[in-house]
This record gives sequence, C-alpha cells and structure tokens, in this order.
Amino acid sequence: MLEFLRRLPKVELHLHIEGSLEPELMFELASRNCIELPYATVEEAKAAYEFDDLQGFLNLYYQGMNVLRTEQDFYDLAMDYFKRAREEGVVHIDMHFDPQAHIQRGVSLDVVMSGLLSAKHDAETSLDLSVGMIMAFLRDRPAEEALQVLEQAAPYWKSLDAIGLDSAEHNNPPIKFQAVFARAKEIGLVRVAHAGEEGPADYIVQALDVLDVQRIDHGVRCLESERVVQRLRDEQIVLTVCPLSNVSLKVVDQLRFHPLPKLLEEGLKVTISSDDPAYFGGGLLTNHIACAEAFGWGADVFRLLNLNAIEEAFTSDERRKELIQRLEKA
Ligand SMILES: Nc1ncnc2[nH]cnc12
Ligand SMILES: [Zn+2]
Repeated sequence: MLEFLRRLPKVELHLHIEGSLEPELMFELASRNCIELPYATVEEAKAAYEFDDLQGFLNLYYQGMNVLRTEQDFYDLAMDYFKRAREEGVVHIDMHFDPQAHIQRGVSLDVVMSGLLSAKHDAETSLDLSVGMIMAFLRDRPAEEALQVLEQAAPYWKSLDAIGLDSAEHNNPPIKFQAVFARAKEIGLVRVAHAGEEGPADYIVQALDVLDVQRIDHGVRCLESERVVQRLRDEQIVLTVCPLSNVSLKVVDQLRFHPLPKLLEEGLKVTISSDDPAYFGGGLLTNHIACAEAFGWGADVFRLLNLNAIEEAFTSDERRKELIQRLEKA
C-alpha cells in the first residue's frame, strides 16, 4: 500500500503556503534577514507545535511567517514545498496565501505575488507540478480591509484562480464578507471558503448561499446537520478535508475517530489535503498513509479521493485529462 500511495498521482486542493514553512527554512530566512526567533533551535521550534485549538495554531503560524520579507523569501518558501511535494508524488496543488498577514507587516503585495508567481512558473515548467492560486482573506480582520486588498490586487486578478476565506472561524461568520465576495464575483473570480472546521454547520450554508462558493474547505461539521449533508450531497460540493490538521487542532480526538469514512458513506465529494504540513506532522503522502492505517482503506478509496480532487482542481482541461489518465494507470 505504501508503494501504491507513493506512486499515486496526488492532488492537493487545500494548502496554505505559509503553513509549509519548515523550521529549517524559518531559521535560514531569519538569519538571512537578521531576525531573532523565539526559538534557539529547530528542535525547540518543533517542540512548540502542540496546539489546543485553531487559535493556538494561528498564533504560531502568524509569528512564523514574520521571517518572509523579500520576493526571494516567498519564492524559496514555495519552491521548498513544491519540491518536497513532488518527491511525495503530488502532481497538482491549489495554494492558499494570506496577503493581509504580510501587508500588515509592511511587506507589499507585489513582493508576495512576484515571489509566489515565479515559483509557480518554475514548478510548472520544470517540476511537472501544476499550481492554482487562491488569495485568501483573514476572517478575523475587517471586511473593509479585505475589500481594499481585493482592489489593490487588480493587476493580479488574471493570475488568481480563486479567492478564499481563512483564519479564526469562531464569531467570524461568512456573512461578514458578503460584500467582498460579491465584488469578487462581479470581477469574475471563483470563490472558496473555510467553513465547518471549528464553526457550526450553519456557516457552511452561509458560505454557499451568501458567498456563493464553489468549494468548502474542511466542512467536517456538516455531519451535525442532516439538511446540510443532504445539500452537499445533492449539489456534489467538494469538501477539502485535512485529516492530520483536524487531529492537531483537536477538531477530532484521534484520527481513527475522524468522520472521513462517514463523509464518504454519505456520498459526499470528499478530497484530502495537508492544510499546513510544516505544523501538522506532514504533507499529502503522510496524510494518505495515516488514513490508510486509521481506516484500512484500499486503493479504490484513494483513487476516488484523488479523482474528486482532479475534477475540481484549478487547472486546464488538458492537464486534467492527463492527470486522470495517470491516476487510472497507477
Ligand atoms: N486550518 C486553518 N484554518 C483556518 N485558517 C487557516 N490558516 C492556515 N491554516 C488554517
Ligand atoms: Zn486551511
């Protein structure tokens, strides 16, 4: 099974590129930019990655990305992950990034975009890896700020595959971003949102009805409402479920109690992703292996999960067809 999972062409729809910052690179960038870290060693940083909940993680996530200052830093961050993902047999990544978390530190949108877009270009031309770009808004910051960033990003609209919504879900319902998402729709941008990770099933409905999103990131709490499950099934809305993330952030107690098998039984269009691999114990292959061990899934389940992801990936129809053929042959 391990060899099968390694060679299976895997597609990741839910990855925060800032959450792929490994402590080793964090130290390298800190040294390059003369920034003092709150950790003495890589081991000390890793030991701090124990979280009680989403907010506990977000505090370290925003602190960690403070080492990202230049275009080269963003390029190195993304290429470092792309190369590792490729070695694990990942063939496509839809990458979230958080411009507000950088702009508020004095790092310009141009610096972020130039670094990430160069890395995407190089991955697509030299690594056999396609990359989608999801510009995410921080739901615990004001909607007006998100709207400003969306307008400021006008030179990059053509380079974006979607906008997203992430960060602290409690008390930050999708409806807060109604105007931002309406403007994105007017511009012609596709929309996705985190919902039902720590927030209630009702936030999933709001994301669909008010933000008109095409996917739900996480969505595991849909199971608390029969009506929401029915809706997701009827409309075959893709859920980007992140098993090891859910364990790390205590959304579930242990992987063997994760609702992934139930979501599949319910006929939902499930995919799996790593979310923030540097913080949650590993990348997409590690998530696959952990699921194989926890749920005893065979090859057919993993083929289905990745077929679901390929069908939804932000890529060309030509690349999609190629990936489906490679999946069938694996
Ligand atoms: N799991 C997650 N949930 C919400 N926002 C995030 N930003 C990075 N990872 C996140
Ligand atoms: Zn996420």
